[in-house]
Amino acid sequence: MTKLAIMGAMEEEIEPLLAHFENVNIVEFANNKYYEVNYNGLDIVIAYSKIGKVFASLTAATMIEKFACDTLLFSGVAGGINPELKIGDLIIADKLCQHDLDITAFGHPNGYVPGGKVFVETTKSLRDVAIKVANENNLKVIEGTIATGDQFVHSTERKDFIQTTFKADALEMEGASVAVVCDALNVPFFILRAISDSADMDAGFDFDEFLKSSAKNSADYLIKIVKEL
Ligand SMILES: Nc1ncnc2c(CN3C[C@H](CSc4cnccn4)[C@@H](O)C3)c[nH]c12
Repeated sequence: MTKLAIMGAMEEEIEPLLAHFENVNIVEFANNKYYEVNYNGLDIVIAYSKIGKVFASLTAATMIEKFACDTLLFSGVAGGINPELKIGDLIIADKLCQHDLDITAFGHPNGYVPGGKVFVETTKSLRDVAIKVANENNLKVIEGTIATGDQFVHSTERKDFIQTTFKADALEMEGASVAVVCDALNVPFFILRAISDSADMDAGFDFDEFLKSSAKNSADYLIKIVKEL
């Protein structure tokens, strides 16, 4: 029987998800709250990690190791890099990388450390369900590369580095951590983001203005996918 983890990084990213559920049981653990619900016979645990790769790794590992979730879905917002991605648009990660992981001083490529890999691929069967749901609901969604780093990107210089180095389509601060944890623990996972800004000098303003609506775009699509699982 599947037990689903649904994760975000910010409260604003999971609030539109929690709105769909009743009879929520709250479990406090490791300075965080985990919301347990049952939805259409599916046991689900929902949490927001707090911002950044370390918190996201802790929450993903906790949902798998302590709550015994066997599938993990992430919903949230991202900065757009691919010019095709407008604010509010949806992107499904086919692979993720860490743009701020850098031991190039030792001749390694950006995003690589020994024993790791630059890109971690998401689970194709989950992406296939998502694409089917998008087609059935006439939703425009792209599949692409998402770059993760512990910084809010708000300059074309950093954005261009990430695009040039990783050919990334979008960027955020948690996805690649979730990917490394799920890949290591052999748990199918899916990363969905809606664009809130363009990671340029206007990113801070756009983010504040579009966080809520973009988080809802992502959450509404994710709920449709959950119904197909
Ligand atoms: N341009 C960008 N760069 C890096 N990441 C992002 C994201 C995705 N999320 C949103 C949030 C920004 S930091 C934060 C801190 N305090 C308040 C709000 N956001 C962090 O969880 C990563 C959207 N746009 C991004």
